[in-house]
Amino acid sequence: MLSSAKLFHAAPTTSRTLCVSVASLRAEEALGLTHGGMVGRRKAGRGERVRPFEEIPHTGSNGWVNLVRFWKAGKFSSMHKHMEETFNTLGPIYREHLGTLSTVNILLPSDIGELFRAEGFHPRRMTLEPWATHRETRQHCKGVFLKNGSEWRADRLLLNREVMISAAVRRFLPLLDDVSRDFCRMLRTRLEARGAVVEGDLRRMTLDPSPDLFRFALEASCHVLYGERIGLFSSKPSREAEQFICAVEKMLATTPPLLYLPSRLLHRLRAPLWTQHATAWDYIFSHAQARIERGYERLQSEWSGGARGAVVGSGGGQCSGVLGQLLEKGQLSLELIKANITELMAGSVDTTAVPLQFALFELARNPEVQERVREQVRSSWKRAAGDVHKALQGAPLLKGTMRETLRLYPVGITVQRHPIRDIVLQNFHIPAETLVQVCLYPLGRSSDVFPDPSRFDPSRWGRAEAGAGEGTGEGPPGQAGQDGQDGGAFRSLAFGFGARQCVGRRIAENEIQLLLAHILQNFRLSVASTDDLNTTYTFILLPERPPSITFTTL
Ligand code: HEM
Repeated sequence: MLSSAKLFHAAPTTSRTLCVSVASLRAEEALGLTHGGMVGRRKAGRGERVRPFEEIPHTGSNGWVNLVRFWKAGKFSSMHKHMEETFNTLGPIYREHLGTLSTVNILLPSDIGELFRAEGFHPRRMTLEPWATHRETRQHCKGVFLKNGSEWRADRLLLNREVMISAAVRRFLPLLDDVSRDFCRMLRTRLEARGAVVEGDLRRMTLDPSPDLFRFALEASCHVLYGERIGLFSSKPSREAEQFICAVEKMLATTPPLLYLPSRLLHRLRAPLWTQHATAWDYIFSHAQARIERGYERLQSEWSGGARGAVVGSGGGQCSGVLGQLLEKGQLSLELIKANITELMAGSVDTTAVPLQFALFELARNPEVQERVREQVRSSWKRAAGDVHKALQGAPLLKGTMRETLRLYPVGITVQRHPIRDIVLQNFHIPAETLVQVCLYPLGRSSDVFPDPSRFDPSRWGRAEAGAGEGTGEGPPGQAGQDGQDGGAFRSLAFGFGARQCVGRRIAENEIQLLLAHILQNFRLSVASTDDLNTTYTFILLPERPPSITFTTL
């Protein structure tokens, strides 16, 4: 048997040889390599040859031609569907060249496990050129999202202490609980005002909850990150908040096309797309900077009044949020604190507001599921007698609801890694440093991975897939769960995996679950139509039109 190491040496791996051999393959020929379904090929067994990288099916070898075709077909907004269709046509691994970007796309858990094992000590994602170019041209420091190597690790370990470890979670849980309760109070007040349909003791109102959910997410983020409530549930909408939300949306919407274009050149040419993107980021930065400076001044005056140490943390006093913790500890420079807090703010609003829309819709169109989750939430909340952590622990269906939502509607449709060593995926040789994308949308909807994938079934995560779902994402950052060894894990990956998984994960998970728990205890949800929601991709996955939900008081 030929060892794969020998084959790796025999296989051409330089990008130049790659271009020549890839160019010699006609796109139509490559597209003809169909596999009829997504059942994974076996790994190379005895006597089997690991096939060279160039033989991986691809969607067309010329990145610029592909990009123009993509653009003309308006496919950026349906990237997730394009990936699903391509897997169905080409099999469980394919290459794609779009403009300046070349990727290998995968979806099977066994391959994801292999990729995870080669991510190294400083895992690297795709570089987000437009975001990085913005920081460089404005001379802002980069936060963890954009950093790599030991600089990333140093910042990341400090942030983990403030937002990922259980002591941090216990600190911010009450803050998220407060905001969730206030959200339901605001909704109840609205239902009690004129405009709601009254049926006996019950009141009913149909509305598009998305603007309220964005406000909820912003209010919650400000509370956790800055230790500050900004009053977004008052009847007078805040112009500053609306502008911040618009800026985040614009920044996200302009990111996907810019990913495939040379950002630095567009910056020099002052291309309109680039200018819109950079202006949106400028607003996000100025919003965060103003709050950070306010928080800094507030803390300084509290410290100068002798309250240092007592102010920060959970010990009964006022909580100054993640910002206060970072300032108090002084291990990150002020510039790095600003960079990281701005990234956390930018990453926090849409990512939680959007899955909440999808979750409300799925609960509303699955009334039996809704009833089961509500029952469990009610009894758990009763048993927990005010202990929010215990209440959440006692309602696994709530977590299952969040996971089901993110399985069907992953916020980010891919997780990417550059493996640090050569690997074999689906019996193809993948050279070190290749950009490999795990495609979450097709993964979540694949019947090879999930039985009856179109069914919204929160209990699936508590049964056979309990262990499998946890995977590396649940363990301490940077460690693989035991179940990660055989490829049985790596199914619940909306937050990524390993040491580089989402740093806001604990905030997001608890925020989503707490709001759902309070909504379920206050309202019955229903929808006029149970038809599937059309989705669109603008760097995150959104409903094409936000669903209208009927809230009925309980
Ligand atoms: C449902 C909500 C969310 C989802 C699905 C999500 C998803 C993700 C994913 C897939 C990654 C890449 C992980 C990887 O490469 O393995 C990521 C990274 C990141 N997320 Fe989130 N996210 C969410 C909420 C948040 C929130 C609330 C924040 C901030 C408070 C946040 C801040 C970040 C940051 C800063 C990173 C970069 C981490 C690093 O590179 O070290 N995210 N997120």
